[in-house]
Amino acid sequence: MTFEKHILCIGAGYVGGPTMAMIAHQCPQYRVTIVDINPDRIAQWNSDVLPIYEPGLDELVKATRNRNLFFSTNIEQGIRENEIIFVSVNTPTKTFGTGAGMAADLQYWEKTARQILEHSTSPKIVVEKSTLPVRTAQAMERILNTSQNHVRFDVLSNPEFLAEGTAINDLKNPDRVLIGSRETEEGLKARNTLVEIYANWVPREKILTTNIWSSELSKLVSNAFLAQRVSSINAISALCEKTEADISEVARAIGTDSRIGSRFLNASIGFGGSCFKKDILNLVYLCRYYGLEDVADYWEGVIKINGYQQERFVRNMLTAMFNTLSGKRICLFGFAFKANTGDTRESPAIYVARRLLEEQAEVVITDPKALDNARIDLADARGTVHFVDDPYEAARGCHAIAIMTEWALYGELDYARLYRQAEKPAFIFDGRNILDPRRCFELGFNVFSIGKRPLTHF
Ligand SMILES: NC(=O)c1ccc[n+]([C@@H]2O[C@H](COP(=O)([O-])OP(=O)(O)OC[C@H]3O[C@@H](n4cnc5c(N)ncnc54)[C@H](O)[C@@H]3O)[C@@H](O)[C@H]2O)c1
Ligand SMILES: O=c1ccn([C@@H]2O[C@H](COP(=O)(O)OP(=O)(O)O[C@H]3O[C@H](CO)[C@@H](O)[C@H](O)[C@H]3O)[C@@H](O)[C@H]2O)c(=O)[nH]1
Repeated sequence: MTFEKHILCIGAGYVGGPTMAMIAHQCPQYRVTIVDINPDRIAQWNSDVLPIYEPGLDELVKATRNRNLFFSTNIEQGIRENEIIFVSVNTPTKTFGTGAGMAADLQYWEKTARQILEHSTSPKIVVEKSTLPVRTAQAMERILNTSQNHVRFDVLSNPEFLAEGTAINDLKNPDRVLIGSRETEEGLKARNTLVEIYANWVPREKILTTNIWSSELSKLVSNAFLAQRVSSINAISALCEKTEADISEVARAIGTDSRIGSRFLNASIGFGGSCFKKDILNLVYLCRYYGLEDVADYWEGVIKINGYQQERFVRNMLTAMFNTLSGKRICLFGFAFKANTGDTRESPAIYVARRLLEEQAEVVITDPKALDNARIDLADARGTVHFVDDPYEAARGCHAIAIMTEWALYGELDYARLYRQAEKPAFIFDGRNILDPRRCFELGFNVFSIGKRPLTHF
């Protein structure tokens, strides 16, 4: 079969895998190849057990794999044979040198640019899919244009907005697709090629085109605004706990103002995930780089409140449980950074577990999808940690249950049974406000929710 377009994606991660599977699924006329330097990851993508859990992903991959979707470790061949190259490698926070702990680490990104340069023998459209500091495209262009063999490269920015746990729906019905390009004749032509790909299933009016710098910056700003909402509601949750205002009522009251909107106002133990913290730190670093100290401080506040909220949660546990957690068995319901994913990157549960261990508590962790990652995250933690699949088993004999992840299953458990099995006095700390506090209280628990008056029997 001859294919209309040949598309490559470098980086077979949480973004590269689902994004390309969606293109392959919606566009059977294109041939899509995903490559990665990690052979184990590629082997998993080619197996029955995919490397990431994402509702709907298995079906998508099964329908397209070895039809017009291919996973490979042959990066050089991939570059040679494809005219459109998405780059979706990781861009973590730098851990060394200048900008350590703040700036984006662009080493994987730059290696990819050099590989593309080395192995290209025909014109390429290079698409930034990874999240990058604004003006990275310029560096990319500079590297690519050192070529002696006069291959033409056009660099586009096409940030990804999918959220984990809902990635397949987000990709299929996106609020928008953003494509940034140079505003030259060639830049606009490359942009149209990418617009054409998405137009196979995304309505035209949802495909936004901008200059390349706006596109790069909009990705960071989008995450900063979302995270800012979580930190704002979490900051107010602390005030609610002092004043007997109820955070759910406040969120509803403000969220019904259509100018504010109701989404992303769930108070919690704080945001996690691989993106929010990293991208805001990146934004803060950029602001400081350009001498915008006050702007940097403003956005840094979003991260500070997130750390404050996590520590506040542990302190509340400590205070409520008579100022000592030493030797107490505490069960964490959930370890993933949000529901419907096995991903634990930057999960608040990591912080909470480590702090509880510092207080010499015995920690029992249960999660339907994230236990393998949890084991890795806590491999170097000192103290007693158990990993248990069944939530009833995990909670047996515990002094407290702390809800870390809003998995639907934790709302549906038999809390009367959990109470019977618990050490008394029994505590629930609901870090996601998914339980009915009054009902749990009536069953006998002392209940501490986020931003609500505690319900205690003493
Ligand atoms: N995870 C998300 O929900 C999400 C959403 C939107 C945007 N992003 C952004 O997308 C990018 C990728 O994120 P992710 O979560 O998919 O990361 P990931 O770590 O899951 O995947 C990145 C992959 O790139 C591979 N890789 C690194 N260097 C390579 C190279 N030189 N050649 C080939 N492969 C290489 C790694 O082996 C890894 O498998 C990041 O910039 C991230 O900020 C992530
Ligand atoms: O009201 C809310 C909403 C979210 N969260 C938490 O915030 C974090 C992030 O959640 P979410 O944004 O749903 O998941 P991510 O997969 O991290 O997705 C974000 O980060 C991605 C990576 O850049 C972007 O593509 C997405 O648009 C952006 O939503 C999680 O810990 C959530 O539990 C809350 O505590 N309260």
